[in-house]
Amino acid sequence: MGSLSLASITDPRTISPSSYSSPSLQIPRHLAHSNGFFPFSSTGFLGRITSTGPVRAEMVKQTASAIDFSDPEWKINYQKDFERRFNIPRITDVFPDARPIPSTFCLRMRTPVSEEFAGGYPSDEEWHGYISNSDRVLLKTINFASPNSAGAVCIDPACTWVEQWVHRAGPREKIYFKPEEVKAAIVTCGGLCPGLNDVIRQVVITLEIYGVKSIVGIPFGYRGFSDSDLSEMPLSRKVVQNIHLSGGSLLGVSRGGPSVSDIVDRMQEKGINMLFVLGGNGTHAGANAIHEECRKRKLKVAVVGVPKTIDNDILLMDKTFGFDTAVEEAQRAINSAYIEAHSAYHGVGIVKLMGRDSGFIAMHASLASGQIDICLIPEVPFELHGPHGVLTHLKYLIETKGSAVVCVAEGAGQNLLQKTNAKDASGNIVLGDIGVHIQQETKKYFREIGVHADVKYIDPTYMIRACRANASDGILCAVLGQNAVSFP
Ligand SMILES: Nc1ncnc2c1ncn2[C@@H]1O[C@H](COP(=O)(O)OP(=O)(O)OP(=O)(O)O)[C@@H](O)[C@H]1O
Ligand SMILES: O=P(O)(O)OC[C@H]1O[C@](O)(CO)[C@@H](O)[C@@H]1O
Ligand SMILES: [Mg+2]
Repeated sequence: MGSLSLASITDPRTISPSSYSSPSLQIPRHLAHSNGFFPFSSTGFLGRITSTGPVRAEMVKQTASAIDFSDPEWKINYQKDFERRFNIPRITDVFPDARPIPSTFCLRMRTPVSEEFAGGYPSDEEWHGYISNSDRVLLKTINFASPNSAGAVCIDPACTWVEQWVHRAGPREKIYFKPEEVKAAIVTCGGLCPGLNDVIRQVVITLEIYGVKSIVGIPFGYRGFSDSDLSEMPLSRKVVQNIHLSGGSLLGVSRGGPSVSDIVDRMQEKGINMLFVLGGNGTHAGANAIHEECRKRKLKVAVVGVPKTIDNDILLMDKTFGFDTAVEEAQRAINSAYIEAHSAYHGVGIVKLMGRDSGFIAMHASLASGQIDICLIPEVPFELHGPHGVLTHLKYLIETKGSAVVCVAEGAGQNLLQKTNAKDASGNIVLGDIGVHIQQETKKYFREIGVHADVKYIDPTYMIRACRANASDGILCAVLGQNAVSFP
């Protein structure tokens, strides 16, 4: 609720990759952190976050095609446009008369502000721990000398160096919400992801450091706003102290749920003026709509999003929380498939991993394990049959190595499966089961060519996300949770 709280209303916090269709998409995924801060921590609304390699490249191409490179000003215009897209809305945009107060957040002061702020708000002018609204983080760090340089994604044909900056997360010196007037709510939506509890915990702890006393959890996602048999859960440091030691979400999650207008009605009834949403693209589309509705109703409400996707497919971000843990867990399944395959005569191990539109989990787990012969991801089309098909290559591996292990992302090869048009409660398309399909086709293929093959299929789908965050994700979650409260 730092200064940013102001963002509240428009939720500022950050950048909204969603609305993004600019070349920023070309940014390689390795630059987000700077000075220990994760620039997109409390990112606003990631409405449409899927960003697989080919999608990103295509968007860059589209954007580039709209630029007139013969205009000597193109680079300046491009940078201005980038700055505009990443502009952080301020509470003063909606409430021009809102007056800030000195921040009640100071890491030097470990005890919460006392006496109900009777003596006024503490101002610690000697503490240089605040972030300036003008601080920026450089997104792109590689200067590709030519479009032919490996991995180069360029804006113009000459691959000109264009700096791209985003706002820096962290506590501001001035805030726009008096802690004693805040009722903060936290909600977790969509699928599970390791680290949800870590983020909840850090949001609660940071709110308390600011002096906020009224904090609640909304049970089972947005559904918790509408179901009369679900009541809000009071949260405090005491309640959340050890929740990061378990996987899942203390609050529960769900897909589907009430309309945005119903959610805002409930928020008004409950007096919630700060909402922290932890979720993926759907959740953030919802958060954006909630924010717009609050704005329309002229409610001084801060809506803050913390992006969550185990698939790690958010534009511009190096890594989303839970991804590291998922990759680590996925390796266990791969190792089992490897052992099974290598202990069998002509063994073939197949492992299916999460990854709706992107193959980051499959690819990273395959690389880390060193035990995968074939990795299939949504970004790269493939054939099962034919001379260049996966099955022909499997036969070659069986003949030359005696066994083989395949890792496939759930979203890969969907063109090979019959479409069902089925959707989940949130409207997401239910994917066909590519893992089972490959298993069946592999058995059939080897039977038909008269070669013995012992096929073992492992689907650890929920095992890689229903677990506690590892140390690296734990730290990332702590930074995200703190910045969600403290960002502008
Ligand atoms: N366009 C939208 N407008 C408002 N609410 C939405 C929208 N899309 C999804 N939601 C709501 O957001 C919540 C979560 O959406 P969804 O189930 O798609 O998960 P997600 O946030 O994308 O997470 P995951 O990464 O697990 O898919 C649901 O309650 C859903 O009703
Ligand atoms: O079965 P559920 O709970 O809907 O979640 C599965 C989906 O969630 C995701 O992890 C997206 O967050 C996808 O990879 C997967 O399709
Ligand atoms: Mg989603």
